[in-house]
Amino acid sequence: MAGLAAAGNAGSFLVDSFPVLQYLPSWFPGADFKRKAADWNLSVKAMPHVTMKFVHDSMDSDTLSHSIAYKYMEEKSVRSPEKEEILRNVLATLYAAGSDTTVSALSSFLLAMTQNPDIQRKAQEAIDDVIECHRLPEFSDYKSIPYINAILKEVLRWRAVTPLAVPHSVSRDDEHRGYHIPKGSIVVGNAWCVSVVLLPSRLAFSLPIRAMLNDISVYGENPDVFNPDRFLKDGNINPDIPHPQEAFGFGRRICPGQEVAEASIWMNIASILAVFDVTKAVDDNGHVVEPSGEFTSGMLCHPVPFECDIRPRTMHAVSLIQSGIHGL
Ligand code: HEM
Repeated sequence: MAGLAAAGNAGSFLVDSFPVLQYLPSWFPGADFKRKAADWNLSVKAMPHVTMKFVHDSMDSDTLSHSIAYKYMEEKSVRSPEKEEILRNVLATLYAAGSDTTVSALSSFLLAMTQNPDIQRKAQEAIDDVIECHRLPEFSDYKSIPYINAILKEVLRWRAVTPLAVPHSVSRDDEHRGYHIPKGSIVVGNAWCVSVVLLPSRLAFSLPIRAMLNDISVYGENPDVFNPDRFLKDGNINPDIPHPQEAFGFGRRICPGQEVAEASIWMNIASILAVFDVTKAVDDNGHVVEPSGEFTSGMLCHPVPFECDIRPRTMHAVSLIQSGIHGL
């Protein structure tokens, strides 16, 4: 995952702009990109096997939970080496594409809650009104708690997980706003603030167009401020404010896991707020520890590690957490 984050952006390494460098031997001074690539390649090749081993080990210990792997393994009649190879690669792809991305969004959510106690309190009241503290949230509550849906949207908008998505290549000559884009150019969609970075003949330049997830004409003032209310009108989701779709990339290679991602992030947000209070940490001297609010850069952005305090809201919340764990 670290390799993906480091190498995923076009232009991260000089060889992206000067492909001839790929022919350097890996021992050549300055060719450490080749050694890094070889190292990351080992992990990429191992990933499908490690994932499949986990599936087989879970089957042996009778702990394989309901999942894509479970469904396939159950259907013994359709099993074949070829299908098992497909399953291996599908599982590895889903893991690679779906794990760190979802973790990043949830880390941003925890940061936002740490920094915005009023928003957290409002969200907890909205959840309590619906589930009356009797149970953990369920997907059937989705439409009944618009404020949680607004928090999910704002998490995706506020700090895009992959601000530059994945570089795309133009398959034929194209034109955009009078600019000729030759076949083979690398085009980078910038979800943060739309610009098109072109690498014709591998030389990059960027055309700023307009702010996207930070567009004040779409999402309102102060786009840097975490504010779920920008998605709401009269307590309901405002249909006039677009879903922060650009967080999931562009064109026909747009993220196919978007619905899974949003469902799992929604469930995490709702469940955490139903039973936990997230507050700023206090150090040994009794001083409140302020999170820096900074993010890492690269293809995949995470909040810089920060301290926070996560505690059950009540004793009843403790029993709900325990019943949730036992129900897994
Ligand atoms: C917050 C969570 C997620 C974010 C922000 C995200 C974002 C993205 C982005 C920006 C791309 C590149 C799209 C492009 O080329 O323009 C992508 C591709 C992809 N995502 Fe996600 N993703 C998330 C979660 C997931 C999950 C949970 C899965 C699977 C269950 C998944 C599976 C994939 C796959 C397979 C691709 C490659 C698609 C292709 O190249 O054709 N993603 N994602």
